[in-house]
Amino acid sequence: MTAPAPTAPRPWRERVPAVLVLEDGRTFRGQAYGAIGETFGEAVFNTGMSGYQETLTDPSYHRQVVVMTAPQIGNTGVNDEDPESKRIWVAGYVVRDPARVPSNWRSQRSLDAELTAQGVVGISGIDTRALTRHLRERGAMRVGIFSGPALAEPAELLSRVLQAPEMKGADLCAEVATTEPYVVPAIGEKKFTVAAVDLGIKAMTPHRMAERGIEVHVLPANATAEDIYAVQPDGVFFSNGPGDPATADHQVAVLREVLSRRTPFFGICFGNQILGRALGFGTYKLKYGHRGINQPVQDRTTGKVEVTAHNHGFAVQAPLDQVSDTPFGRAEVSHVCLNDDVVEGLQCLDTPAFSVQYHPEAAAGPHDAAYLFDRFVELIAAAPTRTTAGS
Ligand SMILES: NC(=O)CC[C@H](N)C(=O)O
Repeated sequence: MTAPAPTAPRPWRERVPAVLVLEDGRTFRGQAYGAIGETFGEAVFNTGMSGYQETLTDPSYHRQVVVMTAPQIGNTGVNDEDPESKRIWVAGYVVRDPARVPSNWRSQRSLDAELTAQGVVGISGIDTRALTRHLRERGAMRVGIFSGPALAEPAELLSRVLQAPEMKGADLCAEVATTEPYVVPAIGEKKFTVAAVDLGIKAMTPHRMAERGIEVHVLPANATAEDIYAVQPDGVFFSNGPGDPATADHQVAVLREVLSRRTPFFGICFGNQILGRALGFGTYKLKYGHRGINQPVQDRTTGKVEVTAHNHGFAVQAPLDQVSDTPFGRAEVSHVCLNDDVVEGLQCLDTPAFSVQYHPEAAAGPHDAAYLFDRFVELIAAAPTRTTAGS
């Protein structure tokens, strides 16, 4: 047997100058990474040291330019198994030191080639630590990346960044969600049916439910209560998603109907913010958000601390140390971020509903919070409204 020929290293791409311009005028110069051209979005940083494929394909990053704090990105290349949706959603990508030659047994192509093929404009070779510190001090803000023919005088580039839309007030779910319902079958014996409203759902979320015997009916973001009850669900789920939860009036109204019918409910991230609003709490924009896979959260119902995956720029405003009276009975903050006391979960005490602001589906990220899917199953199993027969 002859050994396979070693793959020739890809020659490093030609250096094309690129510039990143923040809305407050701070500018970073580097090289084009991925597609050449221009892009605009909200500059946010992600502290995950792994999982860049999952980050890029998370629909919640729609219209955001993601700065990776880990200095080396792309080392393990790109495969067709890890994406969380059908495409890359980030509006732009900012890295310090991209891999020249990816190396991993699962790698099918380079990240640079994938970004280029999907038309995602990025920039490399900039001081991502300085940029992150700037965003941490000044807050998330609008940004533009320009390369090739898009390069122009700094004042001209800045004025174009200032014309880009802000994230506050952005209504984006319908731009990323499925337009047609589809079903993710239960793995093994089917025990329950769940209607999952897709506000920007990640593929791992219905998978985590399917693993527990749930048949998941994924519905478009504009699904009505009638659409939800047409699938005769034992439980209802609202997913993660991009944009400002203050714009999600339709989903809040639908969820109020679900809560009043006492159907078991679980929400993740955007879904947590919608539960918050349905209960009468407000939402607000965080200064720079939580994005990464090592955020410490305490489950106040057990006292346990879990290390968790986050991607949120908004949060629910609810009192931490008292039970609140809501139109759906009493509710309390069940989870809190230990870095900054931000509300990370809500638990209704008189209605079968709960939610978390972070990502128990853990794609990417630690699996500490997987128990939340088990809690959902327990809530469904205990509900008198259950429609699916079985165990
Ligand atoms: N991942 C999410 O669902 C994010 C929710 C919302 N868009 C936020 O930024 O807070």
